[in-house]
Amino acid sequence: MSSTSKFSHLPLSTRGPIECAVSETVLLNTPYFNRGSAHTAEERKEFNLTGLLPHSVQTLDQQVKRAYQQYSTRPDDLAKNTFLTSLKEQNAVLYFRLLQDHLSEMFSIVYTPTEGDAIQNFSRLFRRPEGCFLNIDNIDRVSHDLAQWGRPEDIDYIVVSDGEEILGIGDQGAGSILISVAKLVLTTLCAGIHPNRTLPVVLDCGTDNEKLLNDELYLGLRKKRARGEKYDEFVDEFVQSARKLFPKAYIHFEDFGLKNARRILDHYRPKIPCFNDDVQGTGCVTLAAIMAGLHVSKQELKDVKLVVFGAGTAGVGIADQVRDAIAAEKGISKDEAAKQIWLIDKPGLLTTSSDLDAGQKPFAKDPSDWPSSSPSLLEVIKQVHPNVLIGTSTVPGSFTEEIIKEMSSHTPRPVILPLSNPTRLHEAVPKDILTWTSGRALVATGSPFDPVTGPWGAQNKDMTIEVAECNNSVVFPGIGLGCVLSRASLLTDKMLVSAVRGVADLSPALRDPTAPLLPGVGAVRDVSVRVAREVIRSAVGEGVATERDIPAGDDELEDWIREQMWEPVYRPLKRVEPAGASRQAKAELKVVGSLEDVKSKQERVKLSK
Ligand SMILES: NC(=O)C1=CN([C@@H]2O[C@H](COP(=O)(O)OP(=O)(O)OC[C@H]3O[C@@H](n4cnc5c(N)ncnc54)[C@H](O)[C@@H]3O)[C@@H](O)[C@H]2O)C=CC1
Ligand SMILES: CC(=O)C(=O)O
Ligand SMILES: [Mg+2]
Repeated sequence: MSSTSKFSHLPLSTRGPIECAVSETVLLNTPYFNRGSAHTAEERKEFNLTGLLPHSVQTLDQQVKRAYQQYSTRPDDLAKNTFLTSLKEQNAVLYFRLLQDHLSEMFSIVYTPTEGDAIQNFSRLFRRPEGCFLNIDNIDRVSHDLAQWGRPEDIDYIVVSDGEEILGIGDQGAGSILISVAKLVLTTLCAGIHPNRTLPVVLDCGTDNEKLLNDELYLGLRKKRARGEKYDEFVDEFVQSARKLFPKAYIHFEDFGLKNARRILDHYRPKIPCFNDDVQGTGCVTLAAIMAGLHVSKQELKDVKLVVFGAGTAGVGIADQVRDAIAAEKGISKDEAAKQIWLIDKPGLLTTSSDLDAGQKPFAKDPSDWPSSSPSLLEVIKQVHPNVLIGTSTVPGSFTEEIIKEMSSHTPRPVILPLSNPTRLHEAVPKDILTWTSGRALVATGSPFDPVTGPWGAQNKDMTIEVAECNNSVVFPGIGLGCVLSRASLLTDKMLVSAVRGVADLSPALRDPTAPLLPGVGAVRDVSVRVAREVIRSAVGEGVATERDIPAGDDELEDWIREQMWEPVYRPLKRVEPAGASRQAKAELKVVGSLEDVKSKQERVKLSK
């Protein structure tokens, strides 16, 4: 990576020397600066590290090799996850470089499904805190506690969870900090969001998880989950404080409960740059997968008949995105387009006589069109003949052989997307779906699966089908990157549509009908650049990009994006005086305390105004 740039003005510098105000053991204990055995002879003298490190100076590649050997000796996935967490606490560059070099192997270890196990075991595995723990009993401390994380220009990207609906594993209380951490790891890995300019947050509102409440080692607030006015006040105090303290930061909401996710999104969306991954990220990536599937099956979006099983946060988010796309394509109203989408939840098909949330209402069907009062998934499939079926129910095995065969008897290439995470909760596994449909189904899943081989080629020859992972991780890092780099004041519907286009254009299935519906893990950075490019273009068009000097041409814009993506390489360390950095931080934040000192030790990335 060259340290010079063709751009005279790069808002976010990710190149050149890093200013470092600490030395000796403090430096070695600061993951962002520590390079361990890779500190050069000059750095060892300059930062007083001689005597603290063994003699030999090694390269990052050698360190990656050693770390990979250590990782490989860990007996199971959770132990591997714990090893990686510990590495992250020691050396951030080495951690991200190890992940980058072994991306397809390690993606599922730092994300779903293994991260789900780490979250469930948070209070048992806990060794060192990471991220910001805010507590509903200390609302008056929210601003103070957030302020410890940096100066106004220090934070670009915040992921916040209230812990109520983590992946498909429900209420995880304070352990949900790890979903915020994991999503931020992906923003760095997939989209080069600067890891030192991110902030994971958990809003600890208590928990309704009895197992946690009865566990003496549980680390969160030991009381029932707060709801109602106090909850809203807490969320608002967080949002207002974050906006005030870090006015450039983009706020990503993750895994909020069904009753709150959409409500909170609808409230803040018109005012601040924010995003709900489960609603919008899932909607975008799933629409891209559907578009790729329809391309292969030679059908059009305007003719889609979509059944969504599990009408919660993700299910309704997907329905919204697909409905809007149908409406735009056909030039019809959203209400009209919603007639092509059927939502099913616990009681069966959602009808106007069901007890519905605001988000579900637009999709409710007339009960008089149905022979039974609450039609089941099978009955709906029999009557509707959908060509797309989505699972966001957390009910494993709910896509039975009978259901899949019924669906595939009415459509030659059914698009079937069991999206519930983690892996054990999938509505059906790809091998079964492909077997029941003789290889005709176009499948993508929420968590990763190995390729499936079966007699589905010409003359029943064995054929291996790679199944795409349809997870919001394909799209949220690029959307975030686009918003951060354009300093978007809002994330509009059109920007989301552009993000879908960015992913859909890169679908391998567009070029090869036997290929996966979505780009794979190996292409993540290219996907993020494309998505960011589309989002930035759209932000400019919508008049919400506040960054000036955004290049006009596609290629130039992509170069501009790439140059601002952080990469795990050792950049030269430049010694600066600790006192100045500390005073400046104190003056700007008016806080004292150990965390502020930690922040002042960290890299100060140049941001022009
Ligand atoms: N692949 C991806 O990118 C994403 C996957 N997900 C997964 O989707 C699943 C749902 O997540 P959320 O929507 O956030 O949760 P949620 O709790 O908001 O929604 C789940 C819905 O399924 C319904 N449900 C439960 N049992 C049912 C049954 N027997 N029949 C019909 N419906 C039933 C619930 O009533 C609820 O409305 C989780 O497993 C989550 O991990 C969520 C977001 C993104
Ligand atoms: C992928 C994701 O966001 C979820 O399962 O909740
Ligand atoms: Mg989620």
